[in-house]
Amino acid sequence: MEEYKFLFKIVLVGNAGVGKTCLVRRFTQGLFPPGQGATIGVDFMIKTVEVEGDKIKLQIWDTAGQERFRSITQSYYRSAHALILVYDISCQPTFDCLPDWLREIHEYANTKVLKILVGNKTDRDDREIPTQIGEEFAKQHDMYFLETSAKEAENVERLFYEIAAELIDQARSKDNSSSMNKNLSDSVGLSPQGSKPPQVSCCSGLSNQSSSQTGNT
Ligand SMILES: Nc1nc2c(ncn2[C@@H]2O[C@H](COP(=O)(O)OP(=O)(O)OP(=O)(O)O)[C@@H](O)[C@H]2O)c(=O)[nH]1
Repeated sequence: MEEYKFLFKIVLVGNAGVGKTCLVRRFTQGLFPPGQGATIGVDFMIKTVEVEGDKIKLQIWDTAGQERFRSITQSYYRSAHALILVYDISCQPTFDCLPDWLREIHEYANTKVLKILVGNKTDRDDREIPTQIGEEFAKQHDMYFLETSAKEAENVERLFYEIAAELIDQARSKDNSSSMNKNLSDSVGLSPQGSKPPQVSCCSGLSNQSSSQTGNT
């Protein structure tokens, strides 16, 4: 039987097509799936990582971004230790929806949940949301911030490892959680990376409907 020191539940949310499934696949399987279908309901994967010599089991819940699954996905917020809210840096509407996602989070998640804002698809050259805008939004809403590319494996390992490290810290010193430094570029290292120049606007990457993937609750 597998031994582990901590088990943490991490839930990914955000609009359809922002790359939640690809981020999870990149991290758990080391691949960027071709023709990724839209998630149906909720999908679930496990990965055990080692942080400072301790084995940490991460239970990662990948929720469907599509509105019609909202009532199913909401029920997964409650027991999450960390919530990763993802938008697509090349698609403004996915960023504009963030306040709606935050309302959901406040309504359904534990108040102490660790919140991480992730701008995905940094490999794209048609960026619409500058890094600084994402960073400021995160700061305003008491979230960590990181930009990633599931496609190019940029900052994906870092995202999950730093969440694990932060959750370990919290678990070890519960009383100190309120003094946690959420200043984005500091201590825990979940910090923004350099931005790429914004180019032509386009949201073509949105919502891939071919359903090759089944929900796995
Ligand atoms: N260029 C680029 N495309 C990406 C990246 N991550 C995901 N995509 C593409 O974006 C599309 C949607 O990716 P998914 O991972 O299925 O998105 P999702 O957020 O899980 O979508 P739902 O399951 O519908 O909520 C797919 O065509 C992916 O190939 C990335 O880092 N860079």
